[in-house]
Amino acid sequence: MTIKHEVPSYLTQHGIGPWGDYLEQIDRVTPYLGNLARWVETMKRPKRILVVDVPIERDDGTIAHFEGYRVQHNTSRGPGKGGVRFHQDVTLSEVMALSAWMTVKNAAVNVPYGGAKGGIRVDPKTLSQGELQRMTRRYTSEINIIIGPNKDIPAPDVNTNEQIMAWMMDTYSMNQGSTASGVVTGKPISLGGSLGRREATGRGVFVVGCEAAAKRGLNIHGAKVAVQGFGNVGGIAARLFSEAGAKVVAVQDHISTVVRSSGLDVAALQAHVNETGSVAGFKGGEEISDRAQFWAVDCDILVPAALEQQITVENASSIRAKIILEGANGPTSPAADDILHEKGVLVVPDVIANAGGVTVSYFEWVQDFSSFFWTEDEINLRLTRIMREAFTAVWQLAEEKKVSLRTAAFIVACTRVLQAREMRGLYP
Ligand SMILES: NC(=O)C1=CN([C@@H]2O[C@H](COP(=O)(O)OP(=O)(O)OC[C@H]3O[C@@H](n4cnc5c(N)ncnc54)[C@H](OP(=O)(O)O)[C@@H]3O)[C@@H](O)[C@H]2O)C=CC1
Ligand SMILES: O=C(O)CCC(=O)C(=O)O
Repeated sequence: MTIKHEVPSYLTQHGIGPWGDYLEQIDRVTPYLGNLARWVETMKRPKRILVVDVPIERDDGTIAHFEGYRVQHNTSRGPGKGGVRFHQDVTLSEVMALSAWMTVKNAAVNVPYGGAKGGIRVDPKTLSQGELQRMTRRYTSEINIIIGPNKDIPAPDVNTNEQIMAWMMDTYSMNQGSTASGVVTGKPISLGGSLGRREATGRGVFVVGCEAAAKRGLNIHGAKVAVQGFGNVGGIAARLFSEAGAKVVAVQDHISTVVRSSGLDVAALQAHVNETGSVAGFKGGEEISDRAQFWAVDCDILVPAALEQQITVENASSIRAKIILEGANGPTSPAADDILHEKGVLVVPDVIANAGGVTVSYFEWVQDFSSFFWTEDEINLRLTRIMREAFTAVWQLAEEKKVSLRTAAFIVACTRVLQAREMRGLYP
């Protein structure tokens, strides 16, 4: 039996990267928070950080150790809420940042949650199904003490899905001694999942995309759309834009980039990805070898829906889109954001653009508590209404204060969080 030793990443990577981007944004909005600015230290400090060792026995009998995290950034407005990510580049710094993003996002769309996020530093593609299940269950047991339907409710994120949520719900329930369907969202429908949750994030991206296009006088029918990431968020967003008559002219995943100026057949591309695991080798478009060229593709709407830190000072100037819809969390670095602003590109920030997922997670949680389930039409109508209202409120504030949509979204959200904190009388 071999034991794998690794230097815990939080010892080497704490405090850099996306966490720094988040802090920079908080500093930018502080002047707009009036009397509440005295509470802003709250937003700069995650409330609770749990780092866990996740050992599993591999199929060949060896033992592997993975580093897992759950960070509860803020719980002033309700229980922690946010997804769990399985990825080889996950670090504590990243999960801290993503948990803070959840605090802001949940407040921006006014769902009654604080912010949280989790992750395991692992490439799940290297695990068998059995190993994946053992790792998920061990991770859930390790974070069991801080999660719960009224404490902190995980959900899917990168490389996690309904099956992972089912294992998490089952493990938590076994530890509690009773079935607790409300402990996670994004579950299979048969276990109390919600209709429309799988599509919700991509649908939200599409809804705010239509709102933004209307503001810019752009017709969705015939608009050229480029999408980075063809997973849950990017795949659904691409499908909905295509069904609305837009031309999806470029799609990139972590292996390849396919382009077609007259528009890719998104359904055929999805079938190809389902079969092969990647857009690589898709015959209905041209593969381009220089990945960086994706950013310079001729398009009206760009949807980064993969990972953070994708739009940087290196590629921001080459972007030709009029509108960017941030499907991913934190895809744009602050310096790149400034370049886009200078160029007049309308950036709909992640905390609004991709909030459809957590909105339907909220619907799922409510349905689980009441054991009464809504139709897909009811869910999509409510989702559309919340997304439009959030977009409009942020748009109006941006106009009034003459700031970007991102800054406006942070002002709306931080004000809600800090007011809740003040009313509760929590002192630093
Ligand atoms: N799922 C949800 O409900 C929500 C997700 N988000 C955010 O959306 C983003 C995507 O999440 P989700 O769709 O769930 O994740 P998935 O795991 O379903 O899909 C991720 C996609 O991104 C691609 N990708 C990964 N790395 C790169 C890279 N370096 N360059 C290009 N493409 C890459 C993957 O390609 P490949 O398959 O080749 O690895 C895959 O197509 C994340 O930032 C997530 O935090 C935000 C709100 C909710
Ligand atoms: O559905 C949820 O609870 C959270 C989804 C998520 O992780 C996100 O919005 O980034």
